[in-house]
Amino acid sequence: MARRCCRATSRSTAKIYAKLRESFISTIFLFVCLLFPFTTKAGLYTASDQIVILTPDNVDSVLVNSTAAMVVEFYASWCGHCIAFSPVWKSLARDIKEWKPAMDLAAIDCANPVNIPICSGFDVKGYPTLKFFHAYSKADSKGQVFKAFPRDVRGLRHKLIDLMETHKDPWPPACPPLETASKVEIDNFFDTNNVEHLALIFEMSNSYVGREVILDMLQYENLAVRRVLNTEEGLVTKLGVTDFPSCYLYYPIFGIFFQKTCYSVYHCNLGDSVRKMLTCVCVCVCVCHIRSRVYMADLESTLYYSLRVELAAHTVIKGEALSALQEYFTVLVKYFPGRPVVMNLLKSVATWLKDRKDSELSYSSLKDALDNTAEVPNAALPDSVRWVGCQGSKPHFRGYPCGMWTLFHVLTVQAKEAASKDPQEVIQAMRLYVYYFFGCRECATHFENMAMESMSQVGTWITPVLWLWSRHNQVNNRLAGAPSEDPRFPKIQWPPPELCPSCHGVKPTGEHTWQQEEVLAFLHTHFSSEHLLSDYLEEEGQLLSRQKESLVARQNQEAKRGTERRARDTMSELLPGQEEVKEEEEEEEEEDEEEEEGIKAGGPRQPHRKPSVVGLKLRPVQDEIVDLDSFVDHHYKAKALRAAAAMSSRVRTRTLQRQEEPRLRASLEQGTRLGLGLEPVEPDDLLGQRNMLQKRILTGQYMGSEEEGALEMYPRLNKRQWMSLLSVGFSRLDISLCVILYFLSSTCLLAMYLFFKNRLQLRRTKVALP
Ligand SMILES: Cc1cc2nc3c(=O)[nH]c(=O)nc-3n(C[C@H](O)[C@H](O)[C@H](O)COP(=O)(O)OP(=O)(O)OC[C@H]3O[C@@H](n4cnc5c(N)ncnc54)[C@H](O)[C@@H]3O)c2cc1C
Repeated sequence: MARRCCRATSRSTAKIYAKLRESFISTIFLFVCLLFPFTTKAGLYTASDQIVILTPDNVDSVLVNSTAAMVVEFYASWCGHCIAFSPVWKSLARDIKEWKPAMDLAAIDCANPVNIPICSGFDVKGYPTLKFFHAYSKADSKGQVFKAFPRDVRGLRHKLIDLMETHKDPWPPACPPLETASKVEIDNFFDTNNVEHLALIFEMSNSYVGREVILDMLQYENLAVRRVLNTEEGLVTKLGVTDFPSCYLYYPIFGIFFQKTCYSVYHCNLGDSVRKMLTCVCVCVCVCHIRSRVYMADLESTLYYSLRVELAAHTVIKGEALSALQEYFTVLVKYFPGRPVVMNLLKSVATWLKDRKDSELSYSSLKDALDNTAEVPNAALPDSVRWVGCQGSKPHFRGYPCGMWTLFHVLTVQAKEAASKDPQEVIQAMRLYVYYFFGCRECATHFENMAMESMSQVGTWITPVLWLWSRHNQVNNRLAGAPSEDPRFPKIQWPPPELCPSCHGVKPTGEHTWQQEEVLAFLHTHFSSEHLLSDYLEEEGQLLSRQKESLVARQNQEAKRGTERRARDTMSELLPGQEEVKEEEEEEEEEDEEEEEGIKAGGPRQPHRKPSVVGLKLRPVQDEIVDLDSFVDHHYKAKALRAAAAMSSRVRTRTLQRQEEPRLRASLEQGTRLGLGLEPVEPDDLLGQRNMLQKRILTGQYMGSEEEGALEMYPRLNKRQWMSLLSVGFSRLDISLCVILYFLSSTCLLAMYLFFKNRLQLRRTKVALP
């Protein structure tokens, strides 16, 4: 009895033990299953560190025959010195990320058993070991060891430059020339190089700044940077260079100049490191230089805006306003240095305007002429704006008024060159246009006052070119510091000494004076047709084909409307008493037509193409080259580069989500201001609002650069989040993976349970056997 009881107790203990063991094993298994993805170690570096992590799979493809030089850190993840050095290696990788086309950093964990053959293959005996591999290294190359390497970013950067300079001929194409340039080379630079801009860094022989800036600027394909030593007397004397290091832009037409005013407004902070400041200077002098040129794209955009948007506000034009319009077209046809396709259209409209007998002109009939409904061959106007030299740092700065000034400066210069008999012809046309049509009414009043004051002197005391120049400077003077001033383009007395040094003089009393003859000569060059740049223009063929498409669409719509109207007429004949309904429908139709015309005429819903950021061209993005420093981020970065910079890990995106909310709210407030019907909302609704904003833009309900800007601020939120927990957003993919993992672990648990149960039963059966 006692033995049976004892056996029963031991059996139940065994049962409990087996159960505990089962659940313990399955819990461990579950934990391993769940935590496995998070416990795999990647050594001291991750992919987000801008460091290539070497493995047996990629080591050959990364190091052998690479177009960029590679610097590899061989380390062991348990080694204290390696752990201490890893933050420096990461900072260096971030610091020189723009050098990637020429040089890249890599790392390999030699403590990882799978990597041991690689490390021993490269004769690595201690950790950390740094090795330099030249571009196009052979498969048997063991790399060049850094002996006693510096442990700070600056020292390492200099070491890397020294090693890069040991490249033997042929010099790798991805690496820019790092040697110093001579005067002869600079003088002939544009004959042998296909770039648009050349910046020169003047420095002492022991300085690394020039080479660092050259490598930092690698991402811009239309800008070259060369270093010139202080001992290069020819260049140093020619420019009167006194500061070393300093940056100069080479400008083939006006020689070399130093745009101090320009880079000071770009906030190139002297508090930054010299290298960063010079990089900033290089970028901004180039951008300023681009913005100080005259582009045909700006002139065409001005025509588009003036003819299709500004005039569209005048439903009927009559009397003196009509004469003003005719004058405007007359000077455009005579002096606008446009492309044949644009000139053909201007001529056809001007002739049509002249030949008309009516005393009134409706904008819709002018619009027909601008749309070329008469189908004059090879004639079209641009159908959108693209500001280049007139592009502001924000959408509401510059643009049209800048284009208007530029257009009339060009026209006065062209009239002079065409030896116009009437000196006031162009400026009178401008005065009348501004008086009757210029949208800024206060500007028109001010301009009219100026004209009344001094325009009578034009042709006797002053030439029209100089009159317009001096009045423009008067306006600049009045507007300096006004809220409408673009901080990046301060209202200065123009041209500044950097653009025309000889235009400025000093009176014996020490006061500034304009050298008017020099100014006149400068204006004639600056606004001459030969000096106009045709970059960023839409091709003539595209202009013509788009015009044709819109004409066909318009004809189809008119035909459809005609059919509908006829059908309605027939119905009303058959069903008398429908007159009221018919009238209402006709009214609606007219409203629709007007609305459509308004839109086509460039009304508020006109889908302007967003002016692209013009200036320096970025090289195509490679891997994860991210942008330079924040000071140039806003203006010069390609979207792709910004996207690469934003390519952060999912976890980072989630933690940033809270920080995004105020920005998202700002964009929605912008949407509210634009009358998009977006109300300020609670954070949870922000995403929905943002989607609504996006939907409205996609469906063409609204398309404006401001709204696009608002949308662009949130590229990451384009990815929809499905649910959120503790402010962390989870996508559908996250949830699905979780469910799959849960299902798999439960299946494993069940399988193990059944397995142990069977085993236990078998054992019990064995024990039960005699
Ligand atoms: C007729 C007219 C009257 C205006 N009146 C007013 C006003 O009363 N109040 C107001 O707030 N805004 C007024 N504006 C708008 C204002 O003058 C600027 O056009 C606007 O602020 C944009 O400035 P911006 O920086 O692009 O340079 P803008 O002054 O528009 O100049 C455009 C470009 O012309 C060149 N330039 C500058 N100065 C001269 C010069 N003296 N001679 C030749 N070229 C030059 C430069 O390359 C400059 O980038 C007026 C515009 C026009 C066309």
